[in-house]
Amino acid sequence: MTVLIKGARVLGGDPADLLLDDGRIAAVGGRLSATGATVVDADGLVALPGLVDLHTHLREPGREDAETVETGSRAAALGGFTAVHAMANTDPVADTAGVVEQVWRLGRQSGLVDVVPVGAVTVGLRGERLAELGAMADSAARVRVFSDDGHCVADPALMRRALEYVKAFDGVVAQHAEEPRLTAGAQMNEGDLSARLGLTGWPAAAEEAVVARDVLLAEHVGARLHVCHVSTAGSVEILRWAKSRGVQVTAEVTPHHLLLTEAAAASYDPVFKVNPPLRTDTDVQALRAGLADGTIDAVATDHAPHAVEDKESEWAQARPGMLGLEQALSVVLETLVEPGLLDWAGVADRMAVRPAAIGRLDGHGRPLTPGEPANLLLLDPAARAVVDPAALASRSRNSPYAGRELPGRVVATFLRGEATVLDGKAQK
Ligand SMILES: NC(=O)N[C@@H](CC(=O)O)C(=O)O
Ligand SMILES: [Zn+2]
Ligand SMILES: [Zn+2]
Repeated sequence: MTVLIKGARVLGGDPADLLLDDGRIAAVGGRLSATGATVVDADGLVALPGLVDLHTHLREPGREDAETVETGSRAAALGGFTAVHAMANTDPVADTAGVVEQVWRLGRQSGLVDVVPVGAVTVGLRGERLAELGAMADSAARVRVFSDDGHCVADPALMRRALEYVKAFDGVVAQHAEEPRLTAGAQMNEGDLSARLGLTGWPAAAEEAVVARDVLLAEHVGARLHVCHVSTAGSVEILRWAKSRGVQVTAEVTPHHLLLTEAAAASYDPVFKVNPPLRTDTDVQALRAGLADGTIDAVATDHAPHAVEDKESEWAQARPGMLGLEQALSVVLETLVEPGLLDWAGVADRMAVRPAAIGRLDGHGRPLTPGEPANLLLLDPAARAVVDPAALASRSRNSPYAGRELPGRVVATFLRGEATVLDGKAQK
């Protein structure tokens, strides 16, 4: 398949043509031509490397009523992603080579994005003994990211052993940083508002205590640590300190923690219930600044689809989590690009280059130059639209952006030269 993209602004630069052939970028230049090629008019569109998500819940196996590898992959492609890391908190848990290979195969079958399985750190996410990390790393799924996400690896000795173990194959432990003894029954951020609303609070210190502990462990062991969904200003400070000491730590922030605050909880609408909770405006500003200066390496969605019966209930009963894949890039435009905190190269770095490097993915997060794999997206930055949950490709509807107008529209996504999205529509 040969595709000729006409007049795209690569990383927001001057208009150029891109020729995609045989899965790769064959040429980039002023005015290209190719007989028999499918022509895509990209006038006014920005070309970026295909986005890479380090944190996606695809719910298969186990909760196919909320999402499947296929529906989640379609949502990802529509959001401009070409690779997603599928979290391990499925049923059964992805704690064996068999389960991660099954998820990896389902991703290949859908063909919409590269589905990269995350392996559990501990058996059954129970935090008691290590899962078969080496067997998952050696499997066809080539797992490099390990996480008990949804649960914290709270035992420091077990966390230390996990860090030592993954070092052998250049893996990384992605920690859901939450001291469980400080968050029993927690419903929202702890502060004046939680007191007023009568909801049990979730102190910032529950996150920061684990981030601080784990950067010290990573330094001691000399292994790679990744911190999932960083949500507080204090965590950003600890990460900045750890990086200045040369600790091999990376971190991600979600789109919702970049845009929304705890004020949303006053509605008692459980669509805004999430783990970690939405925080204060001071935290949001610190997260934006931390992402802009590179202290936070990546935007990761924590796309967490939930079935209606698990979400549309009383706040205290509802599961935590919200959708993210289809609006992630729009939220980054709104919170960082439009205010001038990040340019297009910065967006490519935080949403494709660095997440691909953390996951040790070859072929993603590469520059859009000849010879490279043709994984890219075309974005209309001038478009604006109101988010309609009914129009989402995800099988679930728990979008915190429902009814909100956001900038940017992904017009096309290409995975190894093949269009997975064209004219804003999924091709499979
Ligand atoms: N983020 C959430 O609130 N929920 C996630 C788990 C997690 O990321 O901790 C889920 O699996 O639903
Ligand atoms: Zn988590
Ligand atoms: Zn998660």
